Amino acid sequence: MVTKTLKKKRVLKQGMLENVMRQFNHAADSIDLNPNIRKILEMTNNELVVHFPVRMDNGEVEVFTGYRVQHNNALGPYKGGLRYHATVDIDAARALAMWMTWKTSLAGLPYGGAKGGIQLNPKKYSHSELERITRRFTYALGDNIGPELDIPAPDVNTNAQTMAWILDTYMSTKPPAERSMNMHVVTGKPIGAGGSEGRDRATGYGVFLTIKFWAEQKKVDLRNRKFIVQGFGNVGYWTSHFLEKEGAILTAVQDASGTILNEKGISVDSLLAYSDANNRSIYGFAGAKSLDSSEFFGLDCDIIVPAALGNQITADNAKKIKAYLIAEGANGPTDVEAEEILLKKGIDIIPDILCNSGGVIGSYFEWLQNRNGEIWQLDEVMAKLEKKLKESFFKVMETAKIRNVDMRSAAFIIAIERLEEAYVQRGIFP
Ligand SMILES: NC(=O)C1=CN([C@@H]2O[C@H](COP(=O)(O)OP(=O)(O)OC[C@H]3O[C@@H](n4cnc5c(N)ncnc54)[C@H](O)[C@@H]3O)[C@@H](O)[C@H]2O)C=CC1
Ligand SMILES: O=C(O)CCC(=O)C(=O)O
Repeated sequence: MVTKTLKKKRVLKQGMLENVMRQFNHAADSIDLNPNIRKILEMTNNELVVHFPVRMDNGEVEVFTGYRVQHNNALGPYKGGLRYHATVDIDAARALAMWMTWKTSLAGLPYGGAKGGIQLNPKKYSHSELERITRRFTYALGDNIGPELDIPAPDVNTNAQTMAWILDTYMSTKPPAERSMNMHVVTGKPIGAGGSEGRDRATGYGVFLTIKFWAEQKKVDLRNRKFIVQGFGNVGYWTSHFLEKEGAILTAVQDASGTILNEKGISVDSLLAYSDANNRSIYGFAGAKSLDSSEFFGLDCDIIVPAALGNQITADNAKKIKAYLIAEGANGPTDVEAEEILLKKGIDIIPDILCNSGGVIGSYFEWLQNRNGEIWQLDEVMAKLEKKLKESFFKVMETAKIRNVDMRSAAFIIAIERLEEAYVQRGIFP
């Protein structure tokens, strides 16, 4: 009963759009952003809502609602993931699309921002139902996506398989001679279907790298530091993998199925094997004890990696946090009130648009390879990713120092100023 109430409360608290707008307005005020450009950036360019029918395994038809919001393309084609989750709605897609615009701009990529998905609980559907849902969604999106227009990628509850279905369906709508030119309509594909080495781990590796750069700056040795992770999917797993390799100790994990703790350490690969064998759930893992979910963020640890949904760190639990670093693997995990509390407590936050930008940087590399007919080796991809992320990280640190602001404000300022410059140089709003 208690767990049910907590879960319901969490879903109701999702207000990511308000969060991202407040973050944007705060940064825009601080740089006195050109009011015309501000008007453009606070709106989304295009919003598509589609309702489409799919036949279920039992013969009945279900109608699904899908979204694709294209926030801004001043710097290049729209780019961003597709999420399959019960909390996906137009406001969530708007918020996540905006974060993508800031993220790609900060990373110096030739992209804009978009996001979308389908409102559903994927655990309720079979593999073949999910394939049919994805294919029908792709038809419904039609030419609103495209390799030079809007390029989706994986997000919560979507993966390389989902991207392969989208690619295959999208290609089937094109004349045979054009099909191979459309390989880069999605990124995060399986390697055999045009994906890139390293895209699977790119986001988690990026999260790890930003923690490592931060630790080097602060002269913190990551060995034997305790970290806890919310979400043990693509981002949570790979971040844990690289932190463990560096000598840090994973002591607690929370996912949609429950919360587990072992102060002596949880083996990342044993937990992955358990989760893979249990429908992607960590609940019941023998190497740790089960804990009430409300205790998670207050656990004794050095680093917290939220790598699940938005608005998870709120004014309620921020006060209890003992860690000195929060590395935002997820998009929008910390709300504005919580951030104020954390900063006052002297806790550093590596903001999402920097911390998890390794994913879209990896996607950019995949897109480039497809576009140019190239195939890069894993070490080449990882080295390029590190170089790009290092540039962003130190630019954020430098801006934070010069302007005497926190890392999120600095990251937003860099991202918004790049967009402002593009509009001004094009002569639209001098
Ligand atoms: N996959 C990618 O390349 C990127 C993902 N992100 C962000 O990282 C976050 C995680 O994404 P993925 O790892 O790709 O998704 P995923 O679907 O692979 O994993 C999601 C994880 O979150 C857990 N989760 C769901 N609801 C939860 C709840 N209420 N409490 C605790 N845990 C919960 C799930 O059980 C699962 O372990 C999202 O915010 C996503 O937008 C950001 C950049 C890129
Ligand atoms: O890889 C991409 O294109 C975008 C990934 C994504 O959705 C994100 O960074 O939030």
